[in-house]
Amino acid sequence: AMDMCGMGKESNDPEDALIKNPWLTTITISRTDGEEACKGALVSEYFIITAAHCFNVDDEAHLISVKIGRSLNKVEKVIFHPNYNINAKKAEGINEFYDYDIALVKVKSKVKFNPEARPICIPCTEGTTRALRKVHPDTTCKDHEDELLNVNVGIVPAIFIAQKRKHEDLERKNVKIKTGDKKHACNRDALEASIYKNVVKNVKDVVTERFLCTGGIDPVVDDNTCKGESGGPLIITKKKRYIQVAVISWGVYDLCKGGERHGQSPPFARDFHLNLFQVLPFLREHLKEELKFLP
Ligand SMILES: CO[C@H]1CCN(Cc2c(C)cc(C)c3[nH]ccc23)[C@H](CO)C1
Repeated sequence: AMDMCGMGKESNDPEDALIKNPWLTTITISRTDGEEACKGALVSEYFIITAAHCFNVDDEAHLISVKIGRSLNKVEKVIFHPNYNINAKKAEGINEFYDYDIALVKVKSKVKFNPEARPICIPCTEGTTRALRKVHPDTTCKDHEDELLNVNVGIVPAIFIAQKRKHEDLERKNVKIKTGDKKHACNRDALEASIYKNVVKNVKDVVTERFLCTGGIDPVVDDNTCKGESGGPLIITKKKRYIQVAVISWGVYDLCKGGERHGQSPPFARDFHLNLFQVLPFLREHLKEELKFLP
């Protein structure tokens, strides 16, 4: 049925990029000094989840467009998380503070779902309960979090989508979310970031409770994000269904500086993703007309 979230055609043909990832969107902001592009995930007929840092406060809606499937959509408005402020810690010498790095982009006209444009599942919605085939109907949001971000296991496999070259072909990248005792080592590497080195005293000043951490070489060598993947979904797959658990926010090291992926990531290359379970009030408030949220 068209109303099922997190569906994607299983295919190895790179030509099928769009129907394999029908929820992946590209957001383009045209400014006087050039264009900025970010990724986003379609979550309902009007909304895309992306990163707040993709936008400047003075970006006007008419300069933003979103590619969903093959169609270019006009934007009605961008809703920033109220607690997002990249300049919040400038006084402490922290030039970029990514806490609450999430925004909702509302498109002007309702998206007509089709095999190349379909929503991803997000936590604590009935769609995700169905996707997880949770037997008892009174499944709670906590059940989703326990199943998806299992802390006892400590390492949770996840994927994100990277654009190989300029044109369409997309490829899936594999990472492990460090939810257990490897989480601290993962978070600590944030201080290797050029702009945090010698400035940040403790990790928690920049890696807040809102973030999930991936990357590094322990237990296996993870893929790393590039700046251009900002705003894209961090996805957990269950039974061939795709559930977004976080938004790609920032990384310690940009593999694609100036263009395509190149070279080898250093072991301290970690990526930080805005955990959707940490911003549920924001999601409920703005998506309640279109998605049924659980208690
Ligand atoms: C704290 O200092 C760093 C913050 C952000 N980094 C840029 C960046 C952004 C903005 C977003 C995503 C997804 C990135 N993936 C990899 C790098 C990267 C630069 C390092 O390149 C400096």
